[in-house]
Amino acid sequence: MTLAGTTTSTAPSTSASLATLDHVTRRYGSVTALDDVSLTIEPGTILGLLGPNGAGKTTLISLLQGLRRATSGRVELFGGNPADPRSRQGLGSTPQETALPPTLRTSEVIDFVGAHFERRVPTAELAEEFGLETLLKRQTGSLSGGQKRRLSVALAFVGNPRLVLLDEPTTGLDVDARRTLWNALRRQHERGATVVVTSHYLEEIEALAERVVVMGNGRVLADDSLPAVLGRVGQRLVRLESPQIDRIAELDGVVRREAGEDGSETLVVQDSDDFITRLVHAGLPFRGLSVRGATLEEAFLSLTEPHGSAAPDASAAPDTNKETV
Ligand SMILES: Nc1ncnc2c1ncn2[C@@H]1O[C@H](COP(=O)(O)OP(=O)(O)OP(=O)(O)O)[C@@H](O)[C@H]1O
Repeated sequence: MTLAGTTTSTAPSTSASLATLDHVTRRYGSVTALDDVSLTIEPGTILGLLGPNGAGKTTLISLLQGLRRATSGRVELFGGNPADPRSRQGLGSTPQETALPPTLRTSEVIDFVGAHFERRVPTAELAEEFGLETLLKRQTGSLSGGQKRRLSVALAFVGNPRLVLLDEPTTGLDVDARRTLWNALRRQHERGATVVVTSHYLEEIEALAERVVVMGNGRVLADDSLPAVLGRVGQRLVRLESPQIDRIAELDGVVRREAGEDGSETLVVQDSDDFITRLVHAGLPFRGLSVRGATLEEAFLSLTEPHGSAAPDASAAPDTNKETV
């Protein structure tokens, strides 16, 4: 079966990369959604686009889809302009769930979308790949949210695309449904598919991506291999109070120090277990110690600010993901 990885299109291709953003800025009125973003998408990889709400991920995807234009800079898809339908022949992306015609059967929707492509994947093969076999005769209006999502993602692959863009493909899915979809995407990748997948969740990107682009405030904060990115976001925030905070902040493993408004201090450390062991062995007094993971935004914003000016204020930190020691 060759769901992906083959060239279907008549799209012009002048470069080895499948898509490029070159110093792209996109504004919506006074909001800068993308700020001088440069990115190249090479064939055969799963690229995870990770970032918090409002980071600019959807805007970036919509530029590649030709749905929006850059305010400045250049966007290229298969060597052409994404706004040109010929360039988009080799592109697969998921429709909005609400775009699934509720009275059509699953098989009819797959046939309808597939009919737009020169070398489409047979319906039965696509259904098998994405676990849709038992749903083929059901009207899409009767499918559960997770089943619709699986169908939407499957539709992105129906045309044997050279590049697939998936914007938050598993949001709202339960754990099982999420893993089923991840497995299907991994199989696609093994067959050579190139996929760009956006997510809020590091876990999802960790499960799928080889290359990770972290976005924040419209900028690319990191663009690296998965292990390199995981190393950078693995920071922990240790919050405590101590009359000897200066000495504690000098212990090995402290990346940064931030004063909270309530008199506590937050120390950003790479490995909280090691740090706390050192703290205890040093015999320095402390109280009110708590540890939480840095959010991705905190970890990356702080890393891009050499003096820690973008450091998180621990007193305003959410209680989620918090361990009190
Ligand atoms: N049509 C629009 N009009 C005005 N502002 C917009 C529009 N679309 C996006 N924005 C703004 O651009 C910024 C980037 O939005 P975008 O949807 O690209 O981010 P995102 O990373 O996909 O966020 P999310 O994870 O919440 O989907 C946000 O500040 C958003 O409010």
